[in-house]
Amino acid sequence: DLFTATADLQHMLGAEKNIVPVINDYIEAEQERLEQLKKFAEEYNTRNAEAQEVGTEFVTNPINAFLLIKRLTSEWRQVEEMMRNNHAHRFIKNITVRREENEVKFPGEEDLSGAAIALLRLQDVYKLDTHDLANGMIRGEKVGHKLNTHDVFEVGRAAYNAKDYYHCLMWMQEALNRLENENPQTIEESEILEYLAYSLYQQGNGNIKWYEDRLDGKELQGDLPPVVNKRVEWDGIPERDAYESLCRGEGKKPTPEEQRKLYCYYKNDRPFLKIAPIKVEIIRHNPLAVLFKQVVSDREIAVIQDLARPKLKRATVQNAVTGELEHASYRISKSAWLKEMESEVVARVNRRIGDMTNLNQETSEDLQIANYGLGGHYDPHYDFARKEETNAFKTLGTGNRIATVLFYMSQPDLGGATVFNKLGIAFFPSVHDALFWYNLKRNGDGDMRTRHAACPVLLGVKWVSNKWIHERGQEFTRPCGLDEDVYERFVGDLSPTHRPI
Ligand SMILES: O=C(O)CCC(=O)C(=O)O
Ligand SMILES: [Fe+2]
Repeated sequence: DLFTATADLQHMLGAEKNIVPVINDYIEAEQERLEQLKKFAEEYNTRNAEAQEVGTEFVTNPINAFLLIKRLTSEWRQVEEMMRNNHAHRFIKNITVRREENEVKFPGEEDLSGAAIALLRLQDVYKLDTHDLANGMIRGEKVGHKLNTHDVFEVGRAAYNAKDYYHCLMWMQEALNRLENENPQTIEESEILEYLAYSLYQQGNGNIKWYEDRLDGKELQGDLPPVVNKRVEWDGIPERDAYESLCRGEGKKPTPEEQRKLYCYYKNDRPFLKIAPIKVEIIRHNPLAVLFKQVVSDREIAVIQDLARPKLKRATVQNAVTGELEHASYRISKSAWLKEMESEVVARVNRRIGDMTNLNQETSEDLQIANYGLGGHYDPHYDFARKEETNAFKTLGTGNRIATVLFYMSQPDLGGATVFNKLGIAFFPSVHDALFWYNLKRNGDGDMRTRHAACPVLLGVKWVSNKWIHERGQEFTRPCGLDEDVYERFVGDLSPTHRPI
């Protein structure tokens, strides 16, 4: 699956470029072959014309009779041979071999449907109109090519195959509208109508007959009756609408009262920070969320991306029951883990995380790098393991994930916000910065308010890097207490409080 990371999609452009000379070489070879066939035709023509001129006498001559028969037997076999000797096979084989030699990844059916489904996800989350999207328009701007009817049909078909009749209906309807003005047409109307009729039926419409009549070429009785097309529920996740509106940037803005309590400060409470303090921006209180400003450089980002690129694998999620890792459509990105030993840059970033958070890094997980692909996202989740997830992090033996640091290593052009579903806030990635929050309360319980998600990337590229910091080793850096209601006023607050800030 190549659609799950933009890094792979960029690679694919190279593969597409390689196709051009192969097609051109093939055309050349074919042209030569057709030229030869043409010569044969001409020869047949001249000889036949000569014979016709002589008249029936011509074949009474044994030599001429022999030659005529030869032209229609052995020579004709040659022509047949030449007609059949199409070079396609050789060229197709050639390109496959070359692809394997260079390890060029080529997309398959699942990439095509994955890319189509990604479009549908973006359409829902960002409220994009089918017609605009099919015209290459996003938010009123032309960002890509116009789709032809076949392209539009293909998106609808992917929806259909995913049993998503809601989107199938929208896209097939668009295909039908598009077909009317298309010349030459890229698909048969009947194909579209069949999908339309079935998804109409699935969506509970009584007007299939209209389409069936049209399919049968009958005279149509008036316009299409209004169509019912309800979006299906998001299985068991009722927070969908709120989540999507957060992604669109319609989240709560802090009140003036709250705004006044938000401030920036220089963090210099560690030896190294005396010479290079870190700028911290408090984004919200209780629970505390901060943004560390300008904590990773362009060069560090480039090195980390280069190290991660060859290791990127489709992200997995832990099954809550079995503890097994598996692929899931609710998390679409590719990720890689980087160990400290791999590069001085990784080691340096890890040291910096210690200085940023004041938390012991000995029990932290390796640095995770993630690259989101087409419509890449991560549905609402907690970073910590819930009580029922008894198998999570067991093998690590370092306890639960006490805190998360999320570096933004690129800035998507549109979309891709990190949103906190319960808190109703969204952060749009700002490159070089890192978001930080505590996942656990002081008494070790998971803080349910930290539920968060990565919104689908609408335009551009999203790279992030996570550091998950664990409980063990934090006895002095974030001592536990019985009180679950206390909150930190700043990063590394050793005497958290109840008192309003
Ligand atoms: O990419 C983001 O904005 C959030 C990622 C995240 O929550 C995770 O990887 O656990
Ligand atoms: Fe997360």
